[in-house]
Amino acid sequence: MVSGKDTLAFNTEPFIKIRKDLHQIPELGFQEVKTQRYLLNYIEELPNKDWLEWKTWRTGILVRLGGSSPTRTIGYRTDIDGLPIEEETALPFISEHPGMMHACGHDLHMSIALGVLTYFSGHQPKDNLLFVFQPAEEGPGGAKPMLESEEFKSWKPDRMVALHIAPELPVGTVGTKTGFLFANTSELFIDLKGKGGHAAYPHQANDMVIAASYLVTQLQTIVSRNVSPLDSAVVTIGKIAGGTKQNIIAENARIEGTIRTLTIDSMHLVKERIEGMVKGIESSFDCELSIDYGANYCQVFNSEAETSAFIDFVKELDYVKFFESEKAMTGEDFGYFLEEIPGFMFWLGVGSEHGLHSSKLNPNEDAIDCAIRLLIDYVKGA
Ligand SMILES: CC(=O)N[C@@H](CCC[C@H](N)C(=O)O)C(=O)O
Repeated sequence: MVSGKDTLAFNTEPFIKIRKDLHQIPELGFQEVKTQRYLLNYIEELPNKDWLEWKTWRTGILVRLGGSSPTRTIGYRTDIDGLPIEEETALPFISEHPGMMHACGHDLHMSIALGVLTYFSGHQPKDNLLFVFQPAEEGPGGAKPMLESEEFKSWKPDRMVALHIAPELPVGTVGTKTGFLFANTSELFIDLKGKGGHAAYPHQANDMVIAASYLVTQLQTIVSRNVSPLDSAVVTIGKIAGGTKQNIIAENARIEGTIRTLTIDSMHLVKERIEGMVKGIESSFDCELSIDYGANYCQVFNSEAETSAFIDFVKELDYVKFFESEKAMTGEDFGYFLEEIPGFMFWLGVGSEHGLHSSKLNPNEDAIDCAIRLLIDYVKGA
């Protein structure tokens, strides 16, 4: 058994305060200017600059720690963006940015990364470490362009690790699995254009509120009637907007959603069916529709050897309990890192009554200490 509490006299308290600070300044993808500045201010103050170097990439940051006798580079990725959600917690450190919130735990992900980085900036690791502060995970997707950048390629690691908070798991627990962890995803935006008019003259207009309503209903049949019952997919419409006033027939409407599938073939099937339905709505309502698939993420597929070794390692710890995870229809552009580099993502229990993307998400900050110790011990033993 390995006891992080016994073996590590490392104070993780400062990272609670850092999490609170970061929680107050959520920013959307590729707009993480204050967040990047906050992180850089911290990184610039770290000791031992002789084995520490960093560079920025757009609104992200790459920090490299040179090892004492390196044979490889271990990469650890945190996402840094927030969501367009009006926070509804009553926390004293509530978001200062109206309409934006760290409702997916990226504030915790960042503070954990800084904790591990701080430890190893004072205790030179054997292998090189790369800390990846990646923008725009929630969209439009920062992982793919970052992977393709010269900044990343010149420091490309041999292994990649990331975590994601899990509100439904208690603090002190960690879950993952080998192979498929998260789904293939595609955003979905459909714009409808018809003919507006006076509410009292419907025969002279093409009402896009009605057309959008039919389309939303039809889309629900894709999973129930087109995807094999032995496969799985999700088509969620999270937003619908249309019209201007209660007594004006709507000329425009917009539907926004997301598609999740277990395979790329099912993603193609779902998109084909959406395109068929869109054509049907155009002819039955005499209007014009356009589809934009926005950001598409590949599945998160944990490599066998690295994930199994991590699971064995976690099972030996006396301060963390391991859970075998189920597949999830969550999306994560970390999947792009794992397409090129072996590694894994794992869930970190944060015991919140409210889930991911909820305006009331309130993770238990004790999970920060647990994750920092776990990752330090993992790197030391890897
Ligand atoms: C962990 C998590 O919640 N990730 C997001 C990723 C969003 C991808 C993209 N914007 C989409 O909606 O398809 C998720 O919603 O699963």
